[in-house]
Amino acid sequence: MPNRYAYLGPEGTFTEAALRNLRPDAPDEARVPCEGVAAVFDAVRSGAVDGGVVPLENSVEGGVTATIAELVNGDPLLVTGETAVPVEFSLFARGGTVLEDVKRVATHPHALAQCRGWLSRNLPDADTHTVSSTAAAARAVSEPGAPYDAAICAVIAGERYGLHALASGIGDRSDAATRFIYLSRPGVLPGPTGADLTSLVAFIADDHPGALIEVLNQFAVRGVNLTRLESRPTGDRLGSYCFCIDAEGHVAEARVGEALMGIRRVCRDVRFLGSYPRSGRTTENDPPLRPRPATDADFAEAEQWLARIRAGQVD
Ligand SMILES: O=C(O)C(=O)Cc1ccccc1
Repeated sequence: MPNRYAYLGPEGTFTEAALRNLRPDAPDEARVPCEGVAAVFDAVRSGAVDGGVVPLENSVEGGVTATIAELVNGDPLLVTGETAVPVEFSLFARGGTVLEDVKRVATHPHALAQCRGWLSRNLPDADTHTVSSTAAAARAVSEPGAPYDAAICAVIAGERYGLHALASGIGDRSDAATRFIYLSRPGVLPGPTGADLTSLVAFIADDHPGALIEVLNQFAVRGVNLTRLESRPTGDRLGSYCFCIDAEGHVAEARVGEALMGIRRVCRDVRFLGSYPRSGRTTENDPPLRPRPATDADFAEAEQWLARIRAGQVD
């Protein structure tokens, strides 16, 4: 049977665009839309599909909570790929609706957060509602007796559900991008390509001064560059955190492997999430960053910055 891939659906989500990037040759029937991020994880875990794609983080809004919660606490899966997709938001409604008629707007929480400026200027009195995806919002608007007047979604979703555009390019940042990850069941890791990322979750052993520095030092002393660091509550109790880390390199490389061993020694637990090719990077056009010593100018700039924030200024 040909491979099948789950994604955050329904048809027309940004996640579907990400899956098309990651598996360009997959036929239409290979793409399996799921309602919600957790359902994508479950479809991969159960073996109903061969892999799945979910949003991980956005350049404006940060981490996608549902995805990170599954990666941190759910039954383990491996991240075996990633892709970044530019996200452009439009406002779509049923034919005949004009902007003044729009009182209830639905979309995904990340889309809502990125269109707040436009909404407050153009629809200050509209109620906003969050649903499982931008395309789920568009589909809901298209249904008879729809509970919403308009959806914030991709053009492809608006068109897919027979809506018409009331406005386009309504995101507060025109250059917003979202990073999506490809999930596989534990098994074989993708081989090193020379431009890879390694993702993990570090659970600090006990709350003590320098606990995070001990973790970060494992990378620093081995010259491994970090590309993402996010603290998340473990869920155990208030004040209990773990750290989600992306580092340049592949676990098959000595310095990355040794950094992971070091972290394993200083942490209560480490969850290895995977090593996978980095989106849009090649060894030729973007060699991995090497640590550089701070210059006198760096020290002077930092001193001036400290003086400014001590004086209550913000950059
Ligand atoms: O709802 C979608 O279309 C998604 O794929 C999730 C999402 C929502 C907003 C920005 C990026 C991804």
